[in-house]
Amino acid sequence: MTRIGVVTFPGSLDDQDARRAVELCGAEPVALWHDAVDLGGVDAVILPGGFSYGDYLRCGAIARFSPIMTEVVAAAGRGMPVLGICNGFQVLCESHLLPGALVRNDRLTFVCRDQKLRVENNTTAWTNDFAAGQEITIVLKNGEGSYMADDETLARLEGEGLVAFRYVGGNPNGSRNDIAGITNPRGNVVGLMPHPEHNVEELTGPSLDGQGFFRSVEAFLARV
Ligand SMILES: NC(=O)CC[C@H](N)C(=O)O
Repeated sequence: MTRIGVVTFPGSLDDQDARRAVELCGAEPVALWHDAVDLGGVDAVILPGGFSYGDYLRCGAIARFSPIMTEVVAAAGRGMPVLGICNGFQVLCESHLLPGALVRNDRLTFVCRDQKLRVENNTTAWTNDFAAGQEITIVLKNGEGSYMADDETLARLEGEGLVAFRYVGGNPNGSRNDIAGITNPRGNVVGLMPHPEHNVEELTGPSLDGQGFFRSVEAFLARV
Protein backbone atom coordinates (compact mmCIF):
# COMPACT_ATOMS: atom_id res chain seq x y z
CA MET A 1 0.00 0.00 0.00
CA THR A 2 1.22 3.51 -0.80
CA ARG A 3 2.48 5.34 2.31
CA ILE A 4 1.98 9.09 2.34
CA GLY A 5 3.67 11.18 5.03
CA VAL A 6 1.93 14.24 6.44
CA VAL A 7 4.24 16.66 8.25
CA THR A 8 3.07 18.34 11.45
CA PHE A 9 4.82 21.61 12.30
CA PRO A 10 4.04 23.44 15.54
CA GLY A 11 0.90 25.34 14.51
CA SER A 12 -0.19 22.99 11.72
CA LEU A 13 -3.97 22.85 11.58
CA ASP A 14 -5.05 20.52 8.80
CA ASP A 15 -2.63 17.65 9.29
CA GLN A 16 -5.34 15.40 10.73
CA ASP A 17 -7.70 16.13 7.83
CA ALA A 18 -4.89 15.44 5.37
CA ARG A 19 -4.19 12.07 6.98
CA ARG A 20 -7.91 11.26 6.92
CA ALA A 21 -8.15 12.20 3.24
CA VAL A 22 -5.16 9.99 2.44
CA GLU A 23 -6.84 7.09 4.21
CA LEU A 24 -10.26 7.66 2.61
CA CYS A 25 -8.57 7.58 -0.78
CA GLY A 26 -6.94 4.23 -0.11
CA ALA A 27 -3.36 5.01 0.96
CA GLU A 28 -1.70 4.67 4.35
CA PRO A 29 -1.15 7.99 6.14
CA VAL A 30 2.08 8.39 8.10
CA ALA A 31 2.39 11.18 10.69
CA LEU A 32 5.77 12.92 10.46
CA TRP A 33 6.85 15.36 13.19
CA HIS A 34 8.73 18.43 11.98
CA ASP A 35 11.96 17.65 13.78
CA ALA A 36 12.31 14.17 12.32
CA VAL A 37 15.57 13.61 10.48
CA ASP A 38 14.20 10.99 8.10
CA LEU A 39 10.95 10.48 6.22
CA GLY A 40 10.26 7.01 7.56
CA GLY A 41 10.35 5.41 4.13
CA VAL A 42 7.21 7.14 2.81
CA ASP A 43 6.42 7.29 -0.92
CA ALA A 44 5.16 10.88 -0.94
CA VAL A 45 4.87 13.85 1.43
CA ILE A 46 2.14 16.39 2.15
CA LEU A 47 2.86 19.69 3.88
CA PRO A 48 -0.55 20.60 5.32
CA GLY A 49 -2.36 23.84 6.00
CA GLY A 50 -2.27 25.89 9.17
CA PHE A 51 -0.19 28.48 10.89
CA SER A 52 3.24 26.92 11.34
CA TYR A 53 5.16 28.77 14.04
CA GLY A 54 2.22 31.16 14.34
CA ASP A 55 2.97 32.66 10.90
CA TYR A 56 5.68 34.71 12.62
CA LEU A 57 8.14 36.61 10.37
CA ARG A 58 6.28 35.40 7.25
CA CYS A 59 4.03 32.39 6.68
CA GLY A 60 6.31 29.35 6.31
CA ALA A 61 9.52 31.31 6.91
CA ILE A 62 10.40 29.47 10.14
CA ALA A 63 8.99 26.07 9.14
CA ARG A 64 11.39 26.11 6.24
CA PHE A 65 14.20 25.57 8.76
CA SER A 66 12.55 22.59 10.50
CA PRO A 67 14.90 19.58 10.38
CA ILE A 68 12.46 17.55 8.28
CA MET A 69 12.57 20.13 5.48
CA THR A 70 16.17 19.15 4.71
CA GLU A 71 14.85 15.65 3.98
CA VAL A 72 11.82 16.92 2.06
CA VAL A 73 14.00 19.11 -0.17
CA ALA A 74 16.40 16.21 -0.83
CA ALA A 75 13.54 13.76 -1.55
CA ALA A 76 11.85 16.28 -3.86
CA GLY A 77 15.15 16.55 -5.73
CA ARG A 78 15.09 12.79 -6.25
CA GLY A 79 11.56 13.04 -7.66
CA MET A 80 9.41 12.16 -4.65
CA PRO A 81 5.89 13.63 -4.92
CA VAL A 82 5.43 16.56 -2.53
CA LEU A 83 2.16 18.47 -2.15
CA GLY A 84 1.98 21.76 -0.25
CA ILE A 85 -1.50 22.83 0.75
CA CYS A 86 -2.00 26.49 1.73
CA ASN A 87 0.53 26.94 4.57
CA GLY A 88 2.33 23.99 2.97
CA PHE A 89 2.48 25.94 -0.33
CA GLN A 90 3.90 28.88 1.62
CA VAL A 91 6.56 26.55 3.11
CA LEU A 92 7.41 25.22 -0.38
CA CYS A 93 7.96 28.76 -1.67
CA GLU A 94 10.03 29.72 1.38
CA SER A 95 12.09 26.55 0.84
CA HIS A 96 12.63 27.49 -2.83
CA LEU A 97 11.14 24.21 -4.01
CA LEU A 98 8.69 26.45 -5.87
CA PRO A 99 9.27 30.02 -7.08
CA GLY A 100 7.45 33.15 -5.94
CA ALA A 101 5.76 34.06 -2.67
CA LEU A 102 2.35 34.19 -1.02
CA VAL A 103 1.52 37.61 0.41
CA ARG A 104 -1.43 39.17 2.21
CA ASN A 105 -4.75 39.00 0.38
CA ASP A 106 -5.40 42.21 -1.54
CA ARG A 107 -8.57 42.89 0.47
CA LEU A 108 -6.58 42.57 3.72
CA THR A 109 -9.02 40.06 5.22
CA PHE A 110 -9.04 36.33 5.75
CA VAL A 111 -11.03 34.76 2.90
CA CYS A 112 -13.02 31.54 3.43
CA ARG A 113 -15.18 30.24 0.60
CA ASP A 114 -15.89 27.43 -1.84
CA GLN A 115 -13.62 28.30 -4.75
CA LYS A 116 -13.86 27.30 -8.40
CA LEU A 117 -10.54 26.38 -9.98
CA ARG A 118 -9.50 25.40 -13.48
CA VAL A 119 -6.99 22.59 -13.81
CA GLU A 120 -4.32 24.06 -16.10
CA ASN A 121 -1.77 21.25 -15.89
CA ASN A 122 -3.01 17.69 -15.53
CA THR A 123 0.37 16.03 -16.08
CA THR A 124 1.76 16.33 -12.53
CA ALA A 125 2.02 13.68 -9.82
CA TRP A 126 -0.90 15.34 -8.01
CA THR A 127 -3.20 16.36 -10.91
CA ASN A 128 -3.17 13.51 -13.44
CA ASP A 129 -6.61 12.28 -12.36
CA PHE A 130 -8.19 15.50 -13.68
CA ALA A 131 -8.92 16.46 -17.27
CA ALA A 132 -7.04 19.44 -18.69
CA GLY A 133 -9.28 22.48 -18.32
CA GLN A 134 -11.58 20.70 -15.83
CA GLU A 135 -13.30 23.01 -13.38
CA ILE A 136 -13.31 21.83 -9.78
CA THR A 137 -14.55 23.31 -6.50
CA ILE A 138 -12.19 23.32 -3.55
CA VAL A 139 -12.43 25.12 -0.21
CA LEU A 140 -10.21 28.19 0.16
CA LYS A 141 -9.34 29.67 3.58
CA ASN A 142 -6.36 31.90 4.18
CA GLY A 143 -5.17 35.38 4.95
CA GLU A 144 -2.02 35.34 2.86
CA GLY A 145 -2.88 33.63 -0.37
CA SER A 146 -1.98 36.21 -2.97
CA TYR A 147 0.57 34.64 -5.31
CA MET A 148 3.34 37.02 -6.33
CA ALA A 149 6.29 36.52 -8.65
CA ASP A 150 8.36 38.90 -10.76
CA ASP A 151 7.52 39.32 -14.45
CA GLU A 152 10.32 37.04 -15.58
CA THR A 153 9.27 34.19 -13.25
CA LEU A 154 5.64 34.64 -14.23
CA ALA A 155 6.51 34.46 -17.93
CA ARG A 156 8.48 31.28 -17.30
CA LEU A 157 5.62 29.69 -15.32
CA GLU A 158 3.15 30.53 -18.08
CA GLY A 159 5.51 29.64 -20.93
CA GLU A 160 6.47 26.24 -19.49
CA GLY A 161 2.95 25.29 -18.42
CA LEU A 162 3.83 25.35 -14.73
CA VAL A 163 0.58 26.98 -13.61
CA ALA A 164 -1.31 24.01 -12.19
CA PHE A 165 -4.53 25.74 -11.09
CA ARG A 166 -6.15 29.08 -11.77
CA TYR A 167 -9.00 30.76 -9.92
CA VAL A 168 -12.17 31.09 -11.99
CA GLY A 169 -15.32 33.00 -11.11
CA GLY A 170 -13.37 35.79 -9.43
CA ASN A 171 -9.87 36.18 -8.06
CA PRO A 172 -10.22 35.95 -4.24
CA ASN A 173 -6.92 37.53 -3.22
CA GLY A 174 -5.15 39.45 -5.99
CA SER A 175 -2.91 36.57 -7.08
CA ARG A 176 -1.02 37.44 -10.24
CA ASN A 177 -2.57 35.85 -13.34
CA ASP A 178 -5.27 34.32 -11.08
CA ILE A 179 -2.75 31.67 -10.01
CA ALA A 180 -4.05 29.26 -7.36
CA GLY A 181 -1.32 26.65 -7.61
CA ILE A 182 1.90 25.85 -9.44
CA THR A 183 4.17 22.89 -10.14
CA ASN A 184 7.90 22.45 -10.58
CA PRO A 185 9.06 21.50 -14.09
CA ARG A 186 9.39 17.82 -13.14
CA GLY A 187 5.77 17.75 -11.91
CA ASN A 188 6.49 16.08 -8.58
CA VAL A 189 6.25 19.21 -6.40
CA VAL A 190 2.88 20.99 -6.44
CA GLY A 191 1.63 23.79 -4.20
CA LEU A 192 -1.82 25.35 -4.06
CA MET A 193 -3.74 27.61 -1.70
CA PRO A 194 -7.14 25.81 -1.70
CA HIS A 195 -7.57 22.71 0.48
CA PRO A 196 -8.27 19.42 -1.32
CA GLU A 197 -8.14 17.49 1.97
CA HIS A 198 -11.42 19.19 3.02
CA ASN A 199 -13.24 18.04 -0.13
CA VAL A 200 -13.27 14.28 0.07
CA GLU A 201 -16.57 13.45 1.80
CA GLU A 202 -20.24 13.83 0.85
CA LEU A 203 -21.14 14.83 4.40
CA THR A 204 -19.04 17.97 4.47
CA GLY A 205 -18.78 18.79 0.76
CA PRO A 206 -18.78 21.12 -1.10
CA SER A 207 -17.49 18.56 -3.60
CA LEU A 208 -15.49 15.36 -3.77
CA ASP A 209 -13.01 17.01 -6.13
CA GLY A 210 -10.25 16.82 -3.53
CA GLN A 211 -10.12 13.05 -4.00
CA GLY A 212 -8.55 13.63 -7.40
CA PHE A 213 -5.28 14.79 -5.82
CA PHE A 214 -4.90 11.59 -3.82
CA ARG A 215 -5.97 9.35 -6.71
CA SER A 216 -3.45 11.17 -8.90
CA VAL A 217 -0.50 10.44 -6.64
CA GLU A 218 -1.54 6.79 -6.29
CA ALA A 219 -1.62 6.47 -10.08
CA PHE A 220 1.70 8.30 -10.39
CA LEU A 221 3.39 6.05 -7.85
CA ALA A 222 1.96 2.93 -9.46
CA ARG A 223 3.74 3.93 -12.69
CA VAL A 224 7.23 4.59 -11.21
N1 LIG B 1 -5.37 27.63 5.91
C1 LIG B 1 -4.10 27.88 5.99
O1 LIG B 1 -3.24 27.02 5.78
C2 LIG B 1 -3.70 29.25 6.37
C3 LIG B 1 -2.39 29.62 5.74
C4 LIG B 1 -1.76 30.90 6.23
N2 LIG B 1 -1.30 30.77 7.54
C5 LIG B 1 -2.63 32.07 5.93
O2 LIG B 1 -3.50 32.46 6.69
O3 LIG B 1 -2.47 32.59 4.89
